[in-house]
Amino acid sequence: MCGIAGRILTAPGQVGADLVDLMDAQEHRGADSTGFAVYGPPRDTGYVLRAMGFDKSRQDADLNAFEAVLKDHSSGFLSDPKIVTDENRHYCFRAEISDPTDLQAWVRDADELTDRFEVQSCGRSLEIIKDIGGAEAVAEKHGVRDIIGTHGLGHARLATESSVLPNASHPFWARPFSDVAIVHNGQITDYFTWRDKLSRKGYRFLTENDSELIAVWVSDQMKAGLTMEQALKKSITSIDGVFTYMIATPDGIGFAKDRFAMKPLVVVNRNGDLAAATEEQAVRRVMTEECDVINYDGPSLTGIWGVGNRSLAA
Ligand SMILES: NC(=O)CC[C@H](N)C(=O)O
Repeated sequence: MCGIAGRILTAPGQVGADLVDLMDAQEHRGADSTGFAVYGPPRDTGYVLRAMGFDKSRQDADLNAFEAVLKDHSSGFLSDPKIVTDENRHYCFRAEISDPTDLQAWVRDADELTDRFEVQSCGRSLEIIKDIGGAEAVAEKHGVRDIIGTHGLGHARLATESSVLPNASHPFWARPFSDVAIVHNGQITDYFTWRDKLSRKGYRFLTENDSELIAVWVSDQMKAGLTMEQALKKSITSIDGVFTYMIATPDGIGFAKDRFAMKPLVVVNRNGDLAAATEEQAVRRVMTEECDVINYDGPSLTGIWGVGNRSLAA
């Protein structure tokens, strides 16, 4: 199962609230965990971080260690990290940081603290929020309904690979590509082969979740010069398994469906005001007026949707 969703607004607005509605409607597809990737107004400098600490009894010491790594890279918190905790052992925080001298080098060093922390997103505009529980519970805990932005992704997880851990839920950041996120419904059967190949290229995987791989795989292809659409098409013949996935960048959202067409995707696109989901009833939660629904039910399909007048074609 798993339910996925994408939402694009024609102007900045309540994209967080719409993503919560899209995921609340699909909670029955996977109540293990819920996650959101939201693209807010882009910054010219500085990044917004979303991170998780695994042991709140060590919160102060671990945050100090984290800050020290920032300092090593000539960066620092621009304001106090906003920490969210509950009865669970982990805690989450959001922080704005000044530009590290070399983002990739900073991410690599921050990942060395991986037994204590995980950076879940680091972007000029992307924020990934994910946690154990259903859409409304996660949204309320992390204030997702209040997030303003242009577009984003949502995910309700029924784990097939890896444990039901808050950090192993979707969306996944395409570490270390700063503003790229993915949600996936399905299973990648040649996961270990690809993970090994990408690890040998220097990429780091922090979970055992097969979906983490797709984000990095597509980003690596784009780094090598492919357009997003070319990379999406290539993924269909390169990656084995069943999948419908959506990948987002600051410019928009793309999707790919595998050769077996096992995993659904329905979309309403009203001149760029777009909602996509695994189930039609979810799309209709946010598209309440009369509208045509496109059912992408065939095999080997891809598509790209830009935000506003931005293009994903180049
Ligand atoms: N049910 C699914 O689609 C699961 C997606 C992915 N394989 C995971 O375990 O998170």
